[in-house]
Amino acid sequence: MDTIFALASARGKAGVAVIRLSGPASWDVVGQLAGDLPAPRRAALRRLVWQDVVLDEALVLLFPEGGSFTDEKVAELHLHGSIAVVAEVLRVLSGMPGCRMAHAGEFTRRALENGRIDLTQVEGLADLIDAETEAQRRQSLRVMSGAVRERVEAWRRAMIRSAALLEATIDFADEDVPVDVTPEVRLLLDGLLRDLSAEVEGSKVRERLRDGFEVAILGEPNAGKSTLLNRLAGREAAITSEIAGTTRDVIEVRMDLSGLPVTLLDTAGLRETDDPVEGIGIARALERSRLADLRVVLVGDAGLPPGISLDRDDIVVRSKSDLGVGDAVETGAISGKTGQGIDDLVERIATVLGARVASSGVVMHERQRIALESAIASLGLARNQLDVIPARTELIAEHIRQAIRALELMVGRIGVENLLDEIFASFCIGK
Ligand SMILES: Nc1nc2c(c(=O)[nH]1)N(C=O)[C@@H](CNc1ccc(C(=O)N[C@@H](CCC(=O)O)C(=O)O)cc1)CN2
Ligand SMILES: Nc1nc2c(ncn2[C@@H]2O[C@H](COP(=O)(O)OP(=O)(O)OP(=O)(O)O)[C@@H](O)[C@H]2O)c(=O)[nH]1
Ligand SMILES: [Mg+2]
Repeated sequence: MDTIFALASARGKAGVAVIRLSGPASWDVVGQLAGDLPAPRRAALRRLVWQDVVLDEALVLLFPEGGSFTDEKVAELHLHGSIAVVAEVLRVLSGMPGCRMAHAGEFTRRALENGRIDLTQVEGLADLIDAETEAQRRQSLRVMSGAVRERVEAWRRAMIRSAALLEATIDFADEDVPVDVTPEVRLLLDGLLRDLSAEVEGSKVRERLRDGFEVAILGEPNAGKSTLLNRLAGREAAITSEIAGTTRDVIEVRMDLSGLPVTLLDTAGLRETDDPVEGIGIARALERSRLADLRVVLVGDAGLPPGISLDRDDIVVRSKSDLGVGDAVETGAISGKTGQGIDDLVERIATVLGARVASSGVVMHERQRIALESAIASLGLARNQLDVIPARTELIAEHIRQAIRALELMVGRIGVENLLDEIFASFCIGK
């Protein structure tokens, strides 16, 4: 087994840089630079010297085999975060026998192959590293810590029990087993179908936590859509002007909205038009807002813009509240110009979207959801067969085994190799 090493912290100038080594030679190699090694899990300051040249004054930290992130012997060098120090230490390590630079995701791959984490945790870890908002951090941390793994393990146990109950009756078919196992199997399958379906249902929304929710701003020309977008984005992302029909293309701004990842869409003002270019813009506005997760519809005195019929979750707000219409400020009215009502609007958007994510579910990956759907399909077939008389026990058990295989694929117990390259391609080196 090669000993691998890589810069674990971000590239470039920094306070501290961490180089991590994993594999059988990792401690020896560090010993050659540091001289006397500290006790495992005890950071110690050492002068790193190679061929009589001091490389750096660094902290050395060792993890024993069986008690590290990868499960292998691990050594870490916490160096001064200098580009030159890191480059020189990496160069020296490359010359050490049995040592080579790690590939992207290779530390995590070893953790997976050594059974410290499963495939869902690998995906959770990748999501955690990619997390930019609070909701993403929370959700991916749960997955990384094994929330999906634990659930899948419980489901798998229930499936194995169902299959085992049925198989017992197959084995003893000619002995006329006195107990009828179908009631218990029926109960187990119904519970599983309910739980797995609930998980799939919630996962579609949670997948949005990864790519972001799309929120489209709609309204008539000059309603103040682009001004609102700029206000929410905190920068002049879109051109605004008093000319009706300024915005033509859909303008996308990605932002952190109360902890949720949101892509705001500014769109062309909706109206009847003879201008073909404006017409294309309006068609795009309608198309993108149809696919969006949520619509914020700006209205003026004239009411709803043409071509819009309201949906349950639409957020309708009067714009340009600073201009006043005589009476006191309407609740929910906003002004992109003065900022009035903007915090409330953000709150409303976050509440609507947050409510969709809030469920006890954990799955947030398309790959995991597809595995669950496949397990549900197999369980459904098993469940239907259970009501057929005479019961075709072997067929039912086979459907259940199929569902078990789907779960095993999901957590990477089987069929993992072809998936790994794809998954680790998105990892950084050193992770
Ligand atoms: N310096 C440093 N910080 C880091 C990491 C790292 O590799 N190095 N991690 C890398 O991702 C994360 C922590 N992940 C880790 C996971 C397990 C073990 C570990 O040694 N586990 C042992 C002992 C647990 C214990 O102390 O009780 C074990 O589980 O047996 C270490 C780090 C985040 N911070
Ligand atoms: N007083 C006031 N003026 C506003 C407000 N929001 C926008 N405006 C003005 O209204 C005009 C139109 O604003 P835009 O944000 O470009 O409107 P839009 O909805 O994007 O318009 P189109 O892109 O043409 O569809 C500009 O002159 C803005 O300065 C507001 O809240 N209060
Ligand atoms: Mg505009």
